[in-house]
Amino acid sequence: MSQQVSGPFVDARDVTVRYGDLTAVDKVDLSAAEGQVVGLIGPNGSGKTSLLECVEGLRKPATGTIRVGGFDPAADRTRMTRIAGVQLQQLVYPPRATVEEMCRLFASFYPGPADHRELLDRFGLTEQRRSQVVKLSGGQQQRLSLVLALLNDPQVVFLDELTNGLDPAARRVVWDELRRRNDEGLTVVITSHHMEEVEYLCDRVNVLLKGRIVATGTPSDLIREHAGDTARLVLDGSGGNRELRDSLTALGTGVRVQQAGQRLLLDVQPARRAEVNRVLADHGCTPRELPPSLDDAYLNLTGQAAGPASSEADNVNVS
Ligand SMILES: Nc1ncnc2c1ncn2[C@@H]1O[C@H](COP(=O)(O)OP(=O)(O)OP(=O)(O)O)[C@@H](O)[C@H]1O
Repeated sequence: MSQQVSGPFVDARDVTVRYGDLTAVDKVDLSAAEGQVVGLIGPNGSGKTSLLECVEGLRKPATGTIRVGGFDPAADRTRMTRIAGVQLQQLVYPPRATVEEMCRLFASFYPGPADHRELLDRFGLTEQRRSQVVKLSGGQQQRLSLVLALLNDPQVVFLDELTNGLDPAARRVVWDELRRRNDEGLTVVITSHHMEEVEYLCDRVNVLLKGRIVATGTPSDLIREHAGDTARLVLDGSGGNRELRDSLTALGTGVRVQQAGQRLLLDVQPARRAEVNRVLADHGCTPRELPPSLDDAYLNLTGQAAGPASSEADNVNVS
């Protein structure tokens, strides 16, 4: 049951959230057109959850106007519950409740709920349907929170740290399911610390830093404008080549050499690229060049390490 809305489906303007003296969100705009996937990224404590809670109608902002599907989500809770699915960062379940019981409970809140068995199946939880929720693994609980967020067959979903704790296969299942629903018109607003997830899923991304939006655009826009021109090279199987490592390290400024197990990872400034190429050629090495990523843009915009998504740079020793 889709509803015609003029302007963005999610439209938050000039939102401020204060906790005592702390301004957690400072005059922020956030919007999502119908059928768009919009991401909110930023370091811990940058205000993502506080902003999202306002947009969900769960927290009253100090300033700002918010419309979801054309109405104020805090003022009309009944309508909001019908059109919006909310996945909360932390959900406390009754101690002995089973997966099936939680689904039935949530389904009872809605006039025309989706088939929870089908949702459990899509998210790989059919075998767990009689298990107590508290006995599920963290990743299984996370998947259940997605099932519950989708039980009302929503027009828009707000997903806070969408795939936190999911293994790579489960993450793919969640991505595919969201993409499929988005193709059918679902509007999605997510927060995530996984840059490759944001890059893969989002049409538009907002970068929040200390309660302010510091950049907004498509993932490609952000990468083009903020990823910088440092080349990132990977030398597979060269981690133990001490001579090569020493030659590269000796190049000094503008060349960062890190060892990650059997790999060497190089960050090379444009001015030093020719010399690096020469050293690599002398050693008969062909590097793999990583394309600039949203991770790079995020790091440059926030001056912080991103979450655990920066896979090539895991477990490194810096020379
Ligand atoms: N209920 C609260 N009372 C007081 N301060 C709060 C409250 N909730 C959040 N804060 C503070 O507001 C700021 C923003 O927090 P918020 O949870 O919105 O950030 P976040 O970007 O979602 O962080 P994370 O990535 O860690 O989830 C932080 O400094 C936090 O300590």
